[in-house]
Amino acid sequence: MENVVELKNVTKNFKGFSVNNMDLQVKQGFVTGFIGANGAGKSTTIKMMMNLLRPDAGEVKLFGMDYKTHEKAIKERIGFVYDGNVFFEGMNLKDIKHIVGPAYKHWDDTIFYQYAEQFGLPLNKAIKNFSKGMQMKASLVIALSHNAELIIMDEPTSGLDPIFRRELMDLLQELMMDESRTIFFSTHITTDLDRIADHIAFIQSGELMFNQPIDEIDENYALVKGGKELLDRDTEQAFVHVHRAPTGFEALTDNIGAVKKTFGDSVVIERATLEDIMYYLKGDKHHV
Ligand SMILES: Nc1ncnc2c1ncn2[C@@H]1O[C@H](COP(=O)(O)OP(=O)(O)OP(=O)(O)O)[C@@H](O)[C@H]1O
Repeated sequence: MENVVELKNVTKNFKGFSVNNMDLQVKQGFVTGFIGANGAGKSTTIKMMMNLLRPDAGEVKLFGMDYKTHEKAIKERIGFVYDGNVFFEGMNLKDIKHIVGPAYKHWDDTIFYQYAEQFGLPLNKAIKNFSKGMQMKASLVIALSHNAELIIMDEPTSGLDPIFRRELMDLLQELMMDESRTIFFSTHITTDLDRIADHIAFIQSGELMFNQPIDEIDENYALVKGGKELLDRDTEQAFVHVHRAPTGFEALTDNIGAVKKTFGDSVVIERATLEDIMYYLKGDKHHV
């Protein structure tokens, strides 16, 4: 299986924050959701993937190529969508098309007009006067109009209403009918990921905690509830994090098999959502 994005030992240091020795692979033909708390390093990682930020050390490759020698060839194949006004003051979608279109070999006017209409975007209105959702849609139209093989999005659904979020997820699913296409996007709305993500990459304090197929996460992670008398140094090894309350404990495991073996029927095992996993792993990189 080919990796369209490959980060090897990537390090980026800011004052008070660093992405440290990150290895991250994004598999071709799948949707990967990139999750993590505020300030975990999602945008920093995405900027390094887009060559908007240079790593202090390590290697960033897209489609097996690096930015030093193949920047244009790489960018040609990526559609980048992010939250922020990427458009020049006062320009409308038609102006943008005239400027951006010729820069791409695979630009397709028909697709451009089709999506602009589907998203209900006026072509002659200044984009700076678009609503936040409309700006996100405009950015998506541009990304889709050059037949990008890899779509990278930094929080594309932030600030969007639930209806459009759902439409966007449906659209992404439709785009994935083309099996060579890959989508990588960061989000705080983990329920969107249940709908479309094949893989989940989870970053915390600049460190990649896991990058796994969502089915595997479902199979391995669970919430476990039981009486405190069951806990001791040995039995706690089955957990990633334990929360003790006066009435008992609630814990997160990444190894349901080990929990069953250790506790049998004396505990209750429930499905852990991505939010549960993020919550319990927060600030806790090691087994307790
Ligand atoms: N150019 C910069 N200079 C200094 N520090 C920076 C810079 N860019 C990001 N940071 C810091 O790096 C850390 C990670 O920020 P980043 O934007 O990557 O997080 P994030 O996971 O995308 O967060 P959010 O979900 O809130 O958007 C933060 O502490 C931020 O202040």
